Amino acid sequence: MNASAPASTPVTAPVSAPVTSSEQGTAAAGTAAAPPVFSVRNLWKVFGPKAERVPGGPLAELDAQALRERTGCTVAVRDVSFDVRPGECFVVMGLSGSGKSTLVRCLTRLIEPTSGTIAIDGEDVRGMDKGALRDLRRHRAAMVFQHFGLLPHRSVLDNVAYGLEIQGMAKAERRAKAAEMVGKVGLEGLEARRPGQLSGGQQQRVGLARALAADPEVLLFDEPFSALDPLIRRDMQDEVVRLNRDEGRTMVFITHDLGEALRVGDRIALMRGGRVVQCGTPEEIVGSPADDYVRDFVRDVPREQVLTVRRAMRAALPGEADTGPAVGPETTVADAIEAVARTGSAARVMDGRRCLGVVDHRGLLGVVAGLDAPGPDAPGEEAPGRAAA
Ligand SMILES: Nc1ncnc2c1ncn2[C@@H]1O[C@H](COP(=O)(O)OP(=O)(O)OP(=O)(O)O)[C@@H](O)[C@H]1O
Repeated sequence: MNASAPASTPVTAPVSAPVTSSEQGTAAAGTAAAPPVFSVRNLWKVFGPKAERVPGGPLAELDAQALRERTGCTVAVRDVSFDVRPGECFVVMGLSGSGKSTLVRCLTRLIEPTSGTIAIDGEDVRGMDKGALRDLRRHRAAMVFQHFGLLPHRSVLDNVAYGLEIQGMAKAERRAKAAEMVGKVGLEGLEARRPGQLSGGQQQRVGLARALAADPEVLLFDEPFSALDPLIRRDMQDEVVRLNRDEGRTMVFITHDLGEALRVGDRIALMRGGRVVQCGTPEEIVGSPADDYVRDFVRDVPREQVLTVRRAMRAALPGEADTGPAVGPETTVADAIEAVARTGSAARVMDGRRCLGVVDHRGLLGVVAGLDAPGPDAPGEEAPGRAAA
């Protein structure tokens, strides 16, 4: 690897973005009301000759093979619309070839879209000139790739500071900033090592620290952990969740792994054949699959670990709002089962001091079994005794 930033090197150039979502705190995470960071409408990417004739026309109705035979074109992204909200981790998930990488590369025009609109903070990305695009990729939406393209002869600290260096930041300043990022990703004490003296997971952390040093408004991750073994991979997923929650940094995260998507995502866009077949929270995807494809996709997910008590809740009967264990509305069904089993009585779902409803063993087991939760007027369960959970 030479020092002239190979193509696979993440765009990690420095300089703080102006006011970033990281300064907005976690309260904004995934807030539907906040203006979106990225706003994508009717996006198409067609590869092949005269690609622009395909979107929206009769050719677009052909199946992939017929289209290829007739025109030599492949539709990688088909009429996709979504928003990425400030502070959320937005996951793009799908099987190999479903269009994930193409879609995310279109966001910063690493791949040129065929048609549709893309805006970042309301600014038209498709209308940006070269200078604005460079600024976009360096300061506003930095990409973190699976292969971080670390420079083998440089120390960890200098690798993290690399982007700041090419940006012209003074040595003392960039080293101080790099040291801060090294600490942030848990690599203290390893600053002087070379990449070859690190494990795969540690190398990923160096790449992550380097991307963070640029302080981009959005981090775009392209399957960053797929080469890691499962335990290290889990560590890195936790790291991403922590960065997202603690700093409120907006993230777009590509993965083909459903478990990873459910662990890190605030919302997930599930792709198939270039389309987004469903976009929603992990709970919506697992609890209310949009079609048979999604249902099949999530079939083996342990529902109780993803779905929350909101799905199992019913209205409190007289007296129930004041007794029994209290759980928050975001408590998973698995945790509520534990609370109900331990105490033997229905649990109150509390939003601060307000009782939203109660969950009992019937409602909780109903969710596990994939049955509808009892409605608010459903008759109460028999007096809480030994919970069946
Ligand atoms: N440069 C290209 N020219 C022609 N077709 C392409 C090109 N890049 C991607 N494709 C096609 O577009 C479709 C989507 O590819 P893409 O790489 O976006 O999928 P993906 O979901 O990211 O897959 P993977 O998980 O394997 O990386 C595929 O059918 C692919 O073959």
